[in-house]
Amino acid sequence: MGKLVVIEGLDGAGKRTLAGALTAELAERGAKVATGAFPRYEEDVHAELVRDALHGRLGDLTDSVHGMSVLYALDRRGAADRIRADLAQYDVVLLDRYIASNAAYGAARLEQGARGEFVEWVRALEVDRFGLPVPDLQVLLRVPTAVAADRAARRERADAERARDLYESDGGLQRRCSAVYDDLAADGWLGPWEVLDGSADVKISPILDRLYGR
Ligand SMILES: Nc1ncnc2c1ncn2[C@@H]1O[C@H](COP(=O)(O)OP(=O)(O)OP(=O)(O)O)[C@@H](O)[C@H]1O
Ligand SMILES: Cc1cn([C@H]2C[C@H](O)[C@@H](COP(=O)(O)O)O2)c(=O)[nH]c1=O
Repeated sequence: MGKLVVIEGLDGAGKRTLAGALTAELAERGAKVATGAFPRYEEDVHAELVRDALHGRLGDLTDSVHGMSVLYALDRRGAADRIRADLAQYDVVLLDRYIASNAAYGAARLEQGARGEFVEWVRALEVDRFGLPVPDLQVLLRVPTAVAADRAARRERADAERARDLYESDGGLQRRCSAVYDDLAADGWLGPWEVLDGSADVKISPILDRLYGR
């Protein structure tokens, strides 16, 4: 049975970059790795709706924190069988964002903390009700919010397809979200977390140590 490893963090933290580096390192060591990212914008209708909503094309839908979170969760529910099949076939299934994104962003939008009602609502919906696999390791790629915002802005300038969305443009939301992530990791929400400093070159050895038990 493979290990489910998920990368979490703010918009622009460098999650996709880290996923690429980790995949290459694991492959170098002979591990079979399956990768994915949520939301699955190109694969799932709920994720497509999320994108439309985040770019202001679905009226007041984004006003509902629970409504948005249900869309993200339904996207994941549609991927659950595939994740389970990949876990049976690969050594590592590496995902860029997973259930904790829903918990952190939703709680931050509602100005709640990691121990608040919303985080538990997400766990009950996605784990108990939808039966999503629980991660073996959640990696929090931690960067100061100013660094994440700067990276997201630079990427926007470089790629016209990557205009910042509603959440990415909200500095207050990103700051609160960062605090919720810190507390989810400190509490070991849903299982073990590894917190990495993403502000400079990211050292992936702590993840390898966790996976290979050193
Ligand atoms: N450690 C790093 N140091 C400097 N720049 C970085 C680092 N990691 C990523 N970047 C740059 O920051 C930008 C955002 O990186 P990336 O796309 O990996 O972030 P992300 O967390 O996946 O973003 P999002 O969640 O918004 O999709 C990219 O331009 C990338 O090249
Ligand atoms: C998976 C997921 C994501 N979010 C938030 C986090 C981001 O601000 C946006 C879109 O994600 P992307 O990585 O920038 O494409 O959505 C969320 O609130 N809940 C989730 O489950």
